[in-house]
Amino acid sequence: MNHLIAPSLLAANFADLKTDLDMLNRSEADWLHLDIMDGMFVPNISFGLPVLQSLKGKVNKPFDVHLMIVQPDRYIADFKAAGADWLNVHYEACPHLHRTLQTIRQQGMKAGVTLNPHTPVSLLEEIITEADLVLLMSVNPGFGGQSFIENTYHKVEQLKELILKKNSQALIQVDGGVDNHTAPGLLKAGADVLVAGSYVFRSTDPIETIAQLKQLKC
Ligand SMILES: O=C(CO)[C@@H](O)[C@H](O)COP(=O)(O)O
Ligand SMILES: [Co+2]
Repeated sequence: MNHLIAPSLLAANFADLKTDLDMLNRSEADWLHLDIMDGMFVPNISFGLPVLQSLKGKVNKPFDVHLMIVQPDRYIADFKAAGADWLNVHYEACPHLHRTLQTIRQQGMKAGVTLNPHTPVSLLEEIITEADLVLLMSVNPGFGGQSFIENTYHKVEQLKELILKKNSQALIQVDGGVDNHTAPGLLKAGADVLVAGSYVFRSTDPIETIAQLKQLKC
């Protein structure tokens, strides 16, 4: 499958959001990545359900929601109602991950599980067939614009191996510090979906930047 690009709205200009939304609609972006932070699971607060609700219908891309919150189970139905298509929960926030992923699927969304940089891929051995996507964090979650953690290439390779071994259909997504330097190696290692925040929204020509990320060959 061709890889997908998911620009992260966290890096958009919220004082002139319409310009960025128009840009996204005209671009080759595949998904819109939405970072939900609660100030508990991560040391930052971003935006929440009302923002998603108001964006639905304004952006013609599937909503890829990255929940950086404690007790995500409490909000699964709310995020479905707010327009989430893909719902990613953190492994580190889910003591009953199997149930959480099942609930997300039962609600009619695709279920993703996210790993912090310190969490080994091997911990997914018994759950990988229940996930539609695994998101590997290539920075510590909570902020955009951080430096890429090099060990992520190796984690992508390990995850690809696990997915093949278990005959899982899960997509591999990488989030944090993705740009023209890091993206080629990630694709070569087996990544399917690249999230890019600052690299897209801080560029002088975001549409062209997205197009270039799409054109990369692995
Ligand atoms: O989840 C997160 C941060 O916690 C990300 O989705 C960031 O929004 C990515 O930003 P860049 O590293 O691409 O600037
Ligand atoms: Co994210």
